[in-house]
Amino acid sequence: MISKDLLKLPGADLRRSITIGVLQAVGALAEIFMILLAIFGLGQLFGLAAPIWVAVFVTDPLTAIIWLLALAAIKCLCVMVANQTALTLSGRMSEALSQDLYLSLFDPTQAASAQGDEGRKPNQSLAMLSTEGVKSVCSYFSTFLPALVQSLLMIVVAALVLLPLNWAAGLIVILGMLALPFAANMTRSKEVATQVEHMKKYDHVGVRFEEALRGLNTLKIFHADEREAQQLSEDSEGFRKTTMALLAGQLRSLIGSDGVIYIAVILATVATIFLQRHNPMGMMTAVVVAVASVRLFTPERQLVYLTHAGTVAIKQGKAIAQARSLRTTTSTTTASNATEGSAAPASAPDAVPSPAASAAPNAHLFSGISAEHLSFAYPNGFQALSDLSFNLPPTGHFALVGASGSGKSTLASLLAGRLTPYEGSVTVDGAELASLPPERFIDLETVVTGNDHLFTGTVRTNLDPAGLGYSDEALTQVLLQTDLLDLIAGRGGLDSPIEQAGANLSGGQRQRLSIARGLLRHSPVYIFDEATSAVDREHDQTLASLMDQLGRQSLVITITHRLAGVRQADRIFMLDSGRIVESGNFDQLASQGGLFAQQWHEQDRLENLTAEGQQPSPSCLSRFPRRPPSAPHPSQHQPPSLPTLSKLPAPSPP
Ligand SMILES: Nc1ncnc2c1ncn2[C@@H]1O[C@H](COP(=O)(O)OP(=O)(O)OP(=O)(O)O)[C@@H](O)[C@H]1O
Repeated sequence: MISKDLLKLPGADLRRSITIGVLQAVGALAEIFMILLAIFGLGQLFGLAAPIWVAVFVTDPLTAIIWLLALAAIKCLCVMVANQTALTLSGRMSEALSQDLYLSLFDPTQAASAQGDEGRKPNQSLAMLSTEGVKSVCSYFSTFLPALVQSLLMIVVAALVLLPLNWAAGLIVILGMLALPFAANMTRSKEVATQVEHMKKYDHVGVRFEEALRGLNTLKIFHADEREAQQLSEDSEGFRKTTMALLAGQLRSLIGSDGVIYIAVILATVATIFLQRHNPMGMMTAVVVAVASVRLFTPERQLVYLTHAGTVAIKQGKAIAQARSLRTTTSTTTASNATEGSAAPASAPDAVPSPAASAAPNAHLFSGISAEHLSFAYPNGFQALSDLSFNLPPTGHFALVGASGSGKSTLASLLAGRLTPYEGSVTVDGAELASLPPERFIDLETVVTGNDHLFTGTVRTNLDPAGLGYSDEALTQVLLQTDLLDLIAGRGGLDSPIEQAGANLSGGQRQRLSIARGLLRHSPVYIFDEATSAVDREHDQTLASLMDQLGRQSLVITITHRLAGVRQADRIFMLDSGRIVESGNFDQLASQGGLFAQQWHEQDRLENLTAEGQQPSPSCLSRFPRRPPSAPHPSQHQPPSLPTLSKLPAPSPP
């Protein structure tokens, strides 16, 4: 029941768990003394004798009341300190574990590894662990282990309290306490198997439900929703059955342990009555034995109840430990590959930034990003990037543009350390990208995408999800920069609610809030991957100049389809089929007559049409028609005229 793997997890603090258990045991001891004093004190009122070591505390009613109050105060104090310690322990552990799992989620090698249990994608397994898993591991340390410690200490308490009252009763209760785990665990192996089955089904149903919900539109379009609903209801029925089996198992354990408790309490009471039948204190002692024994068994009974949760916690804790070790191994391997292998040359251990730099990334120290003959192919062999060379200085606004599928997001993901292995070399702040640990990317880069998650909570909790405690002034500043201040002020300010996934905001407002959140990080690099795709034109302009401004102190890389948004960018890279085909500032590219110029003129024309109230749909304005892969590069021949809306063929009927 004590797992070494769990003890090594970040935030795990066995000492605190033991402290909680000890405090609870001291509280229980105080409570049992209260029972003793109350019963014998009451007996004395009716002229019944009390043992000499109890009688001194209940010489008169006032003394008895004072002692009872003192014991109640000790009990309350113990409970309060134990609760506070448990809260601190689970808070710290939850933060440390979540952060650690976040690094695993971020780890490209792990995300690309084989499928998890039950066909789950590795990231889905990690996401489950970071919610359910973290919760249950935290309660293992803050509830289960303390209950275990308290149960063990209660044997000592039983010896201290009951043996002096009646040796036989004390012995029976202690034997009962030792026998209880065996009675509760009689069907243990079967129940562990049920537990494991239950967890698998739980994960499976959860993931399937989530997938179905995300893909509901697609399921409907393909008339697959009914079949999926059928499958979900079958899976849910299976889950319900294992849940019932699990509850039945828990009930069996509790019945087994209750049986032992009843037998022990009855035997102890009867033994006291029998052995002290000639003693004037006999009856009162028997009452005390009965009541105190029930209290002595309480922690152990609670432990039986918690055993199931403890089993789950151990399994999930082991999975978390495994995810961590996988990350440690892969990042070490990647780093050594990058140092030794040809795929990622140029990296030497001393090229990795110093810990001081990691702890306090500073735009002035940051030396930029550069790539030499960088190529990347996805695991299925698709060559998404080919032979890219560029040099991005520590500050400036750079834009990646190009048709859909040209490789912009792939390049952004690669620069954010999410895609490996690559060929050629790419250095971030002087160190080969493949050798950088995930933590370093988090320090250096802020990646904001168009569909970043917003949490159920408030504006403040969304801007500061890690609870770093930014000042109201800092939060207000970023809301102002993203043109959200009036809106948020009108809704009640920083503590106004944000519904699930930002449902009470428009798409553009959600994106602006995500950008505001990113701005708070003050990182040396910002990557905005279609971060403003749903933002209206008016705000798009504000954000474009915000990014230009941000580029004066950081390295800003924006990926966008809307070329008007990068007019002031220091350099624009035009990608086509994974290659940089044009680069320069806006005016240079627009006057070059190449692919960029073509797309700019087309967009400009469509935007003007819309501005004049003519037909083309707004969605069309932000998307380029994609050049067929077989078509030659536009720089090699006269630019073909791109199809306008009126020239596009009408969609054929299904
Ligand atoms: N996981 C993957 N496995 C295989 N191929 C992929 C994968 N992800 C993307 N691709 C392919 O890589 C190419 C580049 O994709 P990428 O997402 O980088 O394009 P993009 O320029 O960002 O497109 P968009 O503007 O539509 O977002 C595309 O042809 C895409 O189909």
